[in-house]
Amino acid sequence: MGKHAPKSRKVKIQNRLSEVHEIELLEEWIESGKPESGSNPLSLEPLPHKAPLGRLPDGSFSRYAGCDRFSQLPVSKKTKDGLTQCKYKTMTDIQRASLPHSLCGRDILGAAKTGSGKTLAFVIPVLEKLYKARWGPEDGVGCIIMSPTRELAGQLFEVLKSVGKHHGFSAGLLIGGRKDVDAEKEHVNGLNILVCTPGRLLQHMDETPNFDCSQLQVLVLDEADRILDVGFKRDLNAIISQLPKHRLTLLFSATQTKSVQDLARLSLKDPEYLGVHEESDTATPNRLQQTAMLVPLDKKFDMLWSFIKAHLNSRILVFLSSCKQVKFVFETFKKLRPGIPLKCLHGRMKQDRRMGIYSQFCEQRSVLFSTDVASRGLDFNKAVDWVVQVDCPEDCAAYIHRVGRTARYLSGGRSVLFVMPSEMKMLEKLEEKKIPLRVIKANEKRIQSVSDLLASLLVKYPDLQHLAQRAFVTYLKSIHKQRDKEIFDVTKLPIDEFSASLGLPMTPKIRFLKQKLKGKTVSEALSLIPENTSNDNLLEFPIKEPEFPIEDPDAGKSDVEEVDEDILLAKETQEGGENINSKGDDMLATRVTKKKKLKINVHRPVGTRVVFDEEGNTLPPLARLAASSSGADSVQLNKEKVNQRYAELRKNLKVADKEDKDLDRKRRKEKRIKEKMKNKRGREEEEEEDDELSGSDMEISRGRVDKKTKIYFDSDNEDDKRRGDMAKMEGIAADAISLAEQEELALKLLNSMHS
Ligand SMILES: Nc1ncnc2c1ncn2[C@@H]1O[C@H](COP(=O)(O)OP(=O)(O)OP(=O)(O)O)[C@@H](O)[C@H]1O
Repeated sequence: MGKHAPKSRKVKIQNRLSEVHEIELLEEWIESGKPESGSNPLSLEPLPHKAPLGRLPDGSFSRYAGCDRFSQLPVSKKTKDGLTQCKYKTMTDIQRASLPHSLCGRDILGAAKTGSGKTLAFVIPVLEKLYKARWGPEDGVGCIIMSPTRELAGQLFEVLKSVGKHHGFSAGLLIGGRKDVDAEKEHVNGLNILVCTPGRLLQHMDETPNFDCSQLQVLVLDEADRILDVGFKRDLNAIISQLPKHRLTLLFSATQTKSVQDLARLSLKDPEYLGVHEESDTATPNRLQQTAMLVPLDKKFDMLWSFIKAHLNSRILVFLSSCKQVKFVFETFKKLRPGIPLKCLHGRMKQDRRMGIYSQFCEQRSVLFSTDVASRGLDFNKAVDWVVQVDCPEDCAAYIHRVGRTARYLSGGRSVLFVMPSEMKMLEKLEEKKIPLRVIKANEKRIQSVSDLLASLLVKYPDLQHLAQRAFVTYLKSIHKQRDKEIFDVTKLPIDEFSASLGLPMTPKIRFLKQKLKGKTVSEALSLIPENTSNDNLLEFPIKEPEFPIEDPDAGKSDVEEVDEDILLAKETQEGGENINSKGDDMLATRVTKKKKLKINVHRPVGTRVVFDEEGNTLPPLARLAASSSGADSVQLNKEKVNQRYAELRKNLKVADKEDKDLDRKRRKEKRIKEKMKNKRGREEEEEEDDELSGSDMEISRGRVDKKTKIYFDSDNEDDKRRGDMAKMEGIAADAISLAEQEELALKLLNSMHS
C-alpha cells in the first residue's frame, strides 16, 4: 500500500529484524492482557492517558482491554502512524469493545449504530493479522473484505489505503461495472488484500487462472446481514466453499444478524458478539432528529418539490424505491430548475459516473436522488443535512441504514419519512425497534403542486412520458414485491391519482396486478379493492368459466356478444357472479387496463330449453316442431324421407364442422403464438423492471438477485389450463347442435318437404 524508496540490503535486514522484535513484543503483550471471552471491554475503566504503555519495568504489560486511545493498543507502529496521520486518536465504542478481542484472534460479530466507526474496527485487525503473519507479495491473498455495494467497497478501500499506508501490503478494489476486468485478472494473484463485492470476487474465482484464496487469513463482511441475505446467498455460498475454514472472520453491521444458520455457514468459532448500543434508548444515532409525515401517494412529488424549495442551502439525500423513480424525479425536477444542483445515483448507472456523483455530492450542497444503493455504509464526508425517504423502506433495518447517512460520528442530522395512509403500521414497527420518530404535519400553505408542471413537461418531452410510465409501473411493482404485506398493499393505493400526479394523461396498464388477481373469484377480487376506490380504479381480471344453469331463458338472445376469456371487473355483479355489469363505458378513458368486450361462447353448452307435451313429457325440439306443425297443418311426416334428409344434413354438417374446427384450430394457434410473444415481451419487461428494483440496492454484475429464486406468476400455465378447459367445452358444444341450430334445421327440413 505504501510507496517506499529502494533500500540498501543492510537497511532491509535491520528493518526486518526490528519488525520481528516488534511482532514478538506485540504477541506477548496481546497474550498477557486477553480480555475474558464473552466480556465487553467497554465495561472496563479507560487507562489514564499518561500511563506507561507496552512492556513495563517489571516485565509485565500495560492493560489494553478497556483503553480508549489507539496509542494504548498492542498494534504495530505502522498502523499507529497511519491512524495518527488520519487524525484518529480516541476510539469509538465499537472500536473499544471489539479491537481487544479481534487483536487476539477471535471471530467478531459486531453491531453498532450507523456512523459509529465500524470500518476501523475491522481495518485495524486486518492490517495487524497480516503484519504479524509477516505476509508478503508472494503469499497471495491474505484477506478479503466484502461489501454489498461498489460505492461502499470503494470507500472501504480508501480507508484501508490511508490507515495502512505504512504497511507494504498490496491491495486491490474488485468491483463490477469496470471495464478493466482483464487487466484485473493479470494482477489479482499478486494482491494481499481484496476489497470487493461478492459478484466480482466470484467472477475471479471462476475465471482467473490460478486464483487462489486457500491461504486466506482474514475474512471481513461489512454490512454482514445484507451479504448474508438471500440476494447474495448463491454467490456467498460459492465463495465460502473456496475459502479455508481456519481463519479470522469479522462481521459488522448496524443491524447485525444473530442467525445461527448464518454463523454456521461462515464456520464462525465461538464469535464474540459485541452489540455496543443494545442498551441504548434508541437504535439510531442520538444526534439524529427524525420526523415522519403523512403524505398520500399522489401528493408525494408535491411534497418533495416543496421540501427541496424550502431547503435550498442543504445537502439532501432522497431515497426512492426504484431506478426509474429516481430517473423520473431527477429528469423532471432538473427541467423545473428548483434552484439547487440535482444529482442521481442508482444501480443501472455506469460505475465511473456513480463514483463521480458520489464524490460530487460529498463536495457541494445539492440534492441526491438515490435508490437503496446509497443506503448502507456510505459516509458522504459526514455532510448530509437531510435524509428524505419519499418511498417507505422495506423494513426497519433499511430505515436505520438510510437515516444513518446523516448524523455520523459526532455530527448531527435530520430525517423525514413520507408515510402513506396505508403504511401507518410502519410507524408502529419503527417504534418497537426503538426508533424515536416525531410525526409532524406539513404546512399546507407552503406545499406547491408540481403535477400540472409535470404534465406539461410530459407533453413537451415524449421521452419523459415513457419514463413516467415506467416509474409508475416499477413503483407499484416494488410495493407489490415487498415482503411485509401488513405495510405494503398495492390494492390500497390510489392508482389513477398517482398516475396523474406523475403528469400522465392516462393510467398505464399494470400487467402484474392483473396477474395478482388472476384465479380469484369475483367476490375475492372485489374484496381486494378498497371501499373508497373509485370506479376508475377497477382492475382487469379474468373471468372464471361460469357454471351453466339448466334453463337459460336468455340463451341465444342477440344482446349476448362473442366470447373472450377476460372481462372487466365492475363493482356490480349479477347473480351467479359470472355476468359482469359493464355499466361504465364512460370509464374507458381512465381505465387501468384496456377494456375487453363482454362476450360469451356461442359453442358452449348454454343450457337446454326443455319443452313439455300435453301429458307433461319432455319433447325434443324437432318432435315439438313436428307435433305443433302437425297439429296446425295436419302434415304427416314421411319417416323415410326425414331419415334420408337427416343423413344428408348430418353429412353436410360433418364437413362444415370439420372446416369450422380447422379454422378454429388455426385461429387458436395464432392466438397462442400471439400470447406467447406477448408473455415473452412481458417477461422481458418484468425482468428489466426487476433489474431496476434489484439493481437499485446491490452489486449487480454477478451478485444480482438470483432470478431463479424469484417466484414468477405462472401465467402461461394458467392460460393453458383455461384454454384447455375452453377447448374441452367447445369440443362438447361442437358435437351437440345448439337449440337454435336444431330449430333452424327442422324448419328447413319441413319447408323442403312441403316444396
Ligand atoms: N475513532 C474515530 N475518531 C474519529 N473519527 C472516527 C473514528 N472512527 C470513525 N470515525 C469517522 O466516523 C465516520 C463513520 O465511520 P464509519 O464509516 O466507519 O461508520 P460505520 O459504523 O461503519 O457506519 P455505517 O453503519 O453507516 O456503515 C467516518 O467519517 C470515520 O472517519
